Amino acid sequence: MSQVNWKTVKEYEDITYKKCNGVARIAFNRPNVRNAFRPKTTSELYDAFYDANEDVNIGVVLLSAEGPSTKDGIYSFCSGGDQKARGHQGYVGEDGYHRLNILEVQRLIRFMPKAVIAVVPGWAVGGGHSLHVVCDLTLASKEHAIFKQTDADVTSFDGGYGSAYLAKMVGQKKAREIFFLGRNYSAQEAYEMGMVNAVIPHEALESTAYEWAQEILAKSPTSIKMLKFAMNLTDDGMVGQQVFAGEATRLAYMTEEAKEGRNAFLEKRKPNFDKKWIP
Ligand SMILES: CC(C)(COP(=O)(O)OP(=O)(O)OC[C@H]1O[C@@H](n2cnc3c(N)ncnc32)[C@H](O)[C@@H]1OP(=O)(O)O)[C@@H](O)C(=O)NCCC(=O)NCCSC(=O)c1cc(O)c2ccccc2c1O
Repeated sequence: MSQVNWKTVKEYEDITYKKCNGVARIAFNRPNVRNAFRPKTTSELYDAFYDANEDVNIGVVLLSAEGPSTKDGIYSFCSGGDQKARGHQGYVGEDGYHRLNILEVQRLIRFMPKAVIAVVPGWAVGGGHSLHVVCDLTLASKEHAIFKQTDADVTSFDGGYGSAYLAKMVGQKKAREIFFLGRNYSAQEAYEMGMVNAVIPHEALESTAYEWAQEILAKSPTSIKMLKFAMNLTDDGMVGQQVFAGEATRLAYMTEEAKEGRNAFLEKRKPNFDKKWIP
């Protein structure tokens, strides 16, 4: 295994953000509240994900969490929206606005042309559960990961990827059980349902995630991107088509035809496409 020499990219209050050899690691850092997110957390997450998205040297992002809690030693991935920051229209940040901006983070994860792996060391609950669902892959701690949906307890329901996409993943009956009953599921149970890719001994969780990332990085970037967008397409409607088709347009730009089309316009002449209608 190559040496993991994480370098901090930027200092934040609610998250940590590091990079090493093509991998970005973004981690929740509020372990004493089970890594609940407040508006500051979601703004920081968005900022870090945007940076990873723009960095051409990054191919895989790990969404992980620091911990355990210094209060009771319990590990968590994320327990969803910070209920102390919840106002009557959303989660209230320092600017006083009520937001549901975790959904913007979800969209960035979903539409970024890179693989995003949820690394779940402990509780994945509510909006934290939805975040693991929207990631491309999930690795979970054998000893400490617990998956749970409390949305119906606190009247804050994710009717998008968190539930409807989950149903595509684990089946309708199981998804309804997860949301309607709000039970705890172990990493092994989550694996058997199809919402976790691998159950990993806790000590090896982070190193395994890094190894999976390196395996992905050895593949063709265009293939990973097109495959992710192709698999997203059917569930994302016209936006899914737009994202996939945008990349098809980019590939078309690279052809001789495209260069001829552009050059002919600039040279004020008719294009000569030297047509080959390849079947
Ligand atoms: C996660 C738990 C099941 C863990 O239980 P445990 O018994 O281990 O720990 P404690 O309950 O004692 O918690 C320790 C400590 O952390 C604080 N804390 C935990 N979670 C949160 C939280 N989400 N917000 C605020 N604080 C939290 C807890 O108060 C304790 O503090 P002390 O000071 O007493 O030490 C259990 O903690 C739990 O059930 N947590 C709540 C889970 C939850 O309901 N989350 C919200 C779901 S809704 C959501 O996340 C959501 C957010 C959005 O922005 C959306 C936007 C758009 C659509 C949908 C959204 C959405 O669904």
